[in-house]
Amino acid sequence: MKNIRNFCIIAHIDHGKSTLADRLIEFTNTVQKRDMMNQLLDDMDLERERGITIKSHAIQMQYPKDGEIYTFNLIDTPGHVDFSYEVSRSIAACEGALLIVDASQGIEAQTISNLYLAINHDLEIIPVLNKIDLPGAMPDEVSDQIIDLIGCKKEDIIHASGKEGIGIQEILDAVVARVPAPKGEPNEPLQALIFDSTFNSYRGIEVIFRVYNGEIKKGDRVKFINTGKEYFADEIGTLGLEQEPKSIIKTGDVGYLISGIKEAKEVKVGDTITQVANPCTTAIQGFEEVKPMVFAGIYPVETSEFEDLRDAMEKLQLNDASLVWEPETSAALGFGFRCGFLGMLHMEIVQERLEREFDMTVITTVPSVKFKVQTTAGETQWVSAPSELPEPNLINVIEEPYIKAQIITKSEYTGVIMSLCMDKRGILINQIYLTTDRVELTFDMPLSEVVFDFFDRLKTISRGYASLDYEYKGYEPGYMVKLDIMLNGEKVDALSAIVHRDKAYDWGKRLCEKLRELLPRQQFEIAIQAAIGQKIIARETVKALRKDVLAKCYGGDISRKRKLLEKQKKGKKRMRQVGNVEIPQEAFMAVLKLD
Ligand SMILES: Nc1nc2c(ncn2[C@@H]2O[C@H](COP(=O)(O)OP(=O)(O)OP(=O)(O)O)[C@@H](O)[C@H]2O)c(=O)[nH]1
Repeated sequence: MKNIRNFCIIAHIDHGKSTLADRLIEFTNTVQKRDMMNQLLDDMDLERERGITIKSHAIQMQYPKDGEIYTFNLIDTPGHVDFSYEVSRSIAACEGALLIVDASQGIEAQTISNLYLAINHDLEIIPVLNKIDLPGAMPDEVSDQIIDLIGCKKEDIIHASGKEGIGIQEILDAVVARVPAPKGEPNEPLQALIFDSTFNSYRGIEVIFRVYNGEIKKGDRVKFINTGKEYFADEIGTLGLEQEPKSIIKTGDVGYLISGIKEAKEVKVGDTITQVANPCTTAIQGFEEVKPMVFAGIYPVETSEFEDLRDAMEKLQLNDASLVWEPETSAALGFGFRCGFLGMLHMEIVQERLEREFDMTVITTVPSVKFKVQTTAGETQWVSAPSELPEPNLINVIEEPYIKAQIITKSEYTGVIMSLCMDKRGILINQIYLTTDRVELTFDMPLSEVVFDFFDRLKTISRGYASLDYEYKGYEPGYMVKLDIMLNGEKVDALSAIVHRDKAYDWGKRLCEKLRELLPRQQFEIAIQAAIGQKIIARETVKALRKDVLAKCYGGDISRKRKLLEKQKKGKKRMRQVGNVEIPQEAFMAVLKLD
């Protein structure tokens, strides 16, 4: 145990975690040079393409130092705020953390939020100033920021470049010297923390864990304390680049478990594994059920593909336990699913995976948060789709989820960011200058406002110099109303949204304008109306097409006619017929792009 080092890498998105992890793996010869490819730990195509780590992964390395062989378990963590619960569990499996800060960017919101998580778990922090090869690197300035933040000495900060391979040995030596060996009692009953799980279509779910006390042996009958489920440890092992089966995983070490678990739902990150024969008395602290925060409907473009979509969703859920869904029907879109996501990025990822991995063409409806509605009958209802909202006369109070948002930016953007946040009904709680030109702003904000085009606008107005992190705060009353959209007098439920009363008029007007741009002209005039209850608050018209497309063909040339029809058919993809009006996918997401 004294030669084990469990550590993770925490950093703001894009500060170079994955690249640096690659270098550590390469340096310790964990992978043969020829097998080395960039961003080794990001093994999903989508991860590689988007350049972001979606799921945490762990890898074991051996590092010889002063005549001893050290076992390093490196736990890679996702950088995006949607996945922060996973970061917190990964951190709980470690004794140390490399804090990576991009020398050209400085400290960002997630550097700080992840750092606080690490400090709360008493992790030894090794600060690393990364990307020092960049011409725009500001080593002195950023070092000062790090010193201010964690109170380390200047010489404790390692200068590195994942790209150029600078500082790699220094980092590995620092892990040996500064990260404490794990503690734990080998003779106590098994107590292991699940901090990740992955899905393998042949072998089922693989659980990744860290042993706190006791040991786990192949063939053991084990129990997951929070779910209460029992399994046989059919296979256990350590994680090199490939799995390496072992007969025993001892105290302090990290490993994987395969036991015929079929669905991701059965495995909860944060759960504790123990032995059935000799169970531990308590579960490891900090377990939480992850709750979806953003909800939207997902519908097949072709109504006949509903069952295929269900298949695809089921498969997707096998390896994404945080995705929840249930069947839903919409008057406009027919049969589909109401899905819950951790956040907007998670929603985008799910949509993209459905399209790429399962070849589905889907329509996603306006996202919504979950409202808590107190009815006049004294009941509490949870509402995550506008169609579920009771009639206004039956509502006593609507409460909406709030977040505490932390934004770090250059001081010159303070003004524009404040007005954006206030426009989003944010309340400024705190403003701290981290250095003379970097400021941290804290707001209380309704989550529903963050769902609608907040990130994009924040990025644009700050020219990319603002980073955001948030945590969930609780529910507060809000004057919400249901805004309906009608096309030629027919309500399109998939376009409805629950919005704040003060914003409903402006929202309705802009949405009608946007829809006028997005709806293709058809043979007849289309009236677009926004309404709150019976009251129409905005109206736009899409004029009728003057000519039939085929009129261009003068009746003669059949092949040309066919071509035109073909072209028209292609254009129809991702269109849904509602009543007699065709609606393109963009229209369902128009609310997200109301500038
Ligand atoms: N110049 C320079 N570029 C680097 C260095 N390290 C990483 N990069 C680049 O920075 C970008 C982000 O690097 P990643 O390693 O994907 O960052 P990450 O922190 O893992 O990102 P997430 O997994 O999305 O959180 C990539 O374009 C890298 O090529 C470095 O040391 N120097």
